[in-house]
Amino acid sequence: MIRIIIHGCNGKMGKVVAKLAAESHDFKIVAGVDKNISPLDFPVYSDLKDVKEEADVVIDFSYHEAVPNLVKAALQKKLPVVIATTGLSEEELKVIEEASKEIPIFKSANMSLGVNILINLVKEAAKILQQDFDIEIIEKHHNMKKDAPSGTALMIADSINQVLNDKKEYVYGRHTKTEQRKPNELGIHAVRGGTIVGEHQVIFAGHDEVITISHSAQSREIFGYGALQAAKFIINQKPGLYTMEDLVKKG
Ligand SMILES: NC(=O)C1=CN([C@@H]2O[C@H](COP(=O)(O)OP(=O)(O)OC[C@H]3O[C@@H](n4cnc5c(N)ncnc54)[C@H](O)[C@@H]3O)[C@@H](O)[C@H]2O)C=CC1
Ligand SMILES: O=C(O)C1=N[C@H](C(=O)O)C[C@H](O)C1
Repeated sequence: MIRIIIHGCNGKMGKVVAKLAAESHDFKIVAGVDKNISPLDFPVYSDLKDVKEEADVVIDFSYHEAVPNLVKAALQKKLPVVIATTGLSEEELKVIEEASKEIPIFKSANMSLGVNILINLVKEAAKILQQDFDIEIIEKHHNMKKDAPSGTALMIADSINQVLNDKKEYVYGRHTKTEQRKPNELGIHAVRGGTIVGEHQVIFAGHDEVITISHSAQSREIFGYGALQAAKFIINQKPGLYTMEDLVKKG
């Protein structure tokens, strides 16, 4: 039984992870951490450093500002961490990178298998279509999402630049633009509304034809399930920074 602490336990995703863990024989939630310390079926603390319960891993679905403190406390406790929180600044990413030299950290802006398959398909398409096709990404999320564009959209864009040797310059929306699109642009657009769980479209727009590769999340459970699989994976790893690619490779 893998003992889990959920960081962001009173959030939308924290509650999904707790529900999925309760339905599984493989996981037990031993404590939660959140700035909102409303009681749950397990002890809730405001800071990981105060958690008394023994655990094997922390799963984080919180807010970018909370991540450095979480990681520092996990370092103290020598606890592996699964980081799903997005909107991380360069500085916050550096704290994670530094800590991963001492503890195993799994980080992904999208914990669903489907999005990670989409990324592989998009990389192949980008290699073939790079000459005469303009690439744009449209992401759509619920009206409570705080960060934009989504971490997934940025992860997709970075994957494209990985295969195109950083040729593309990201353009976030086109408001105030007064000139035509340049071939080296990669447009990234965010739509917010309703209860949209998470949709990502990658558009390859060519002369007289368009190819669209897309993913639509139908429930948050795909992210919760992926985070639990990542937790099962990360507890057996040496210190380092791991991604969904490592998990998919493991099979
Ligand atoms: N990697 C993935 O597959 C996914 C990532 N996410 C990301 O996870 C994060 C959380 O998403 P939701 O659960 O929808 O958000 P939410 O706003 O419902 O939950 C966030 C929780 O974190 C808590 N929190 C905020 N600041 C805190 C702090 N300083 N210390 C401790 N707790 C704090 C809030 O009180 C709240 O309970 C977002 O960054 C989102 O983009 C969401 C879904 C999938
Ligand atoms: O905030 C969300 O809900 C989601 N955020 C992640 C992101 O920023 O990519 C993942 C998923 O799309 C849901």
